Amino acid sequence: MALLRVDNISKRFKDIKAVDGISFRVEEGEILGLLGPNGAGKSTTISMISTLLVPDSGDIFYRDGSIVKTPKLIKKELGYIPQEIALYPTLSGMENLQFWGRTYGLRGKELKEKIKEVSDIIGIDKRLKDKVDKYSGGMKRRLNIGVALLHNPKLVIMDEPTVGIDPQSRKHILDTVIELNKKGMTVIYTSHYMEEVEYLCNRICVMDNGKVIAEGTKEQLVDMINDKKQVTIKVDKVTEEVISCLKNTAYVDKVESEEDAILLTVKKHNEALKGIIDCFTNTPSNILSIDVKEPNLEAVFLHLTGRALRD
Ligand SMILES: Nc1ncnc2c1ncn2[C@@H]1O[C@H](COP(=O)(O)OP(=O)(O)OP(=O)(O)O)[C@@H](O)[C@H]1O
Repeated sequence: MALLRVDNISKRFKDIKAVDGISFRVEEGEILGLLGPNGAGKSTTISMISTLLVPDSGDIFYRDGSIVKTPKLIKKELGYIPQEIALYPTLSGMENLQFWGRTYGLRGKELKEKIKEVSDIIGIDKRLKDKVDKYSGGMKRRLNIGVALLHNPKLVIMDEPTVGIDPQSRKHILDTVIELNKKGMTVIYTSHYMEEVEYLCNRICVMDNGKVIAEGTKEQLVDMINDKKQVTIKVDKVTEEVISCLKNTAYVDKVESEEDAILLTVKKHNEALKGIIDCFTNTPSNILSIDVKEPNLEAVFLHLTGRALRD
């Protein structure tokens, strides 16, 4: 039995179909990644799993019970870490943990021990006496994670926990996810950073425009485009002429351009390279470098949608 089963859920906000009939399962003990660009529907999906939003249609089962009908089936076992910080800024880190711990019914020695355990995990024990409004963005995120762990959840859901924070806190959060998972927690981790999802997750659902467009292990997803390579061409200038030439070049499958780079998904790159370089002759666009890589999740996303997975 899957720990969680999302069955054909949809959610609309006026004329925006934020989530459009998606289904997936989360097995006990795994880290499942929801990967997709901004606006793909990740937050809306996990808000429905966290019972903060009710799906317009479809159902969600936790240990085979419908949490759309009976939200309390999941509530006690769920640690939900939203993107927005839910802390009291004028209280210290310790006071925040005490406050939230009490709302979970923890008292006395049990509360103290749990706070100690959680602050060891999030690694900010030395700053717990300071007021939260003196914390860096990364420390607030870490405390926010600590708050969600106080009641020993079985399933932890994190909504883009590393957006806009310093590299040190980011690394700490990624390590924390792995530690929590080793302790037996099941994790749903949403991100638009493919390297985080590649690093952390056993399985990945790739989302775009409210749909799950692919699902599998990293290896299974990359196998979808195994015979292809990702070619990144840095240029001083991108022109329409070059883009249109590349689109018509043999073995070039997908073309995506940025301000100073062109990303290609290419079938037989050895044979394709000459044609690719030829596109730049007699144009004002000059090649600064060419990089050929094995496909990764970024390339999978490009292959599936024709767009890059970016901010
Ligand atoms: N409360 C709301 N009211 C109206 N539209 C909403 C609301 N919440 C989300 N949306 C819209 O639904 C779509 C999906 O948003 P959602 O936040 O689920 O995406 P996301 O993948 O989590 O992206 P992000 O990383 O930017 O949060 C977007 O077009 C968004 O603007």
